[in-house]
Amino acid sequence: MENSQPLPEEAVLEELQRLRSSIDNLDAALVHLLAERFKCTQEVGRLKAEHRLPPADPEREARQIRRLRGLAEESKLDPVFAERFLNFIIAEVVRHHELIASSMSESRARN
Ligand SMILES: C=C(O[C@@H]1C=C(C(=O)O)C=C[C@H]1O)C(=O)O
Repeated sequence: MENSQPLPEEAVLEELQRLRSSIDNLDAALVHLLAERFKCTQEVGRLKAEHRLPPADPEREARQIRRLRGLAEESKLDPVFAERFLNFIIAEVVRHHELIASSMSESRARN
């Protein structure tokens, strides 16, 4: 900021430490949230494979992306970033679902 006095170095470091400690907590929460999401999507993958449903559901993906873009806008988060982030996660989920489906069809073929 142009008109503000420079902070003494110790205070700057304390402020940096305070902010980084919150970032650490938020990053931990993100990892825990992602782990829970992947637990659910693995179950969805098994359910789909058991019932021979396709690994990806593009309509559901489009609805989720629309919904997340809206939530991002309300929260002042860049909706383009939110969409890219969700697409990145969904691609990994679909890859897992394809692996589950192929291992289930191999085990069906063996039995
Ligand atoms: C989890 C699902 O499987 C896939 C992954 C999705 C996701 O990660 O949100 C959404 C749709 C599907 O392509 C699902 O069908 O609900």
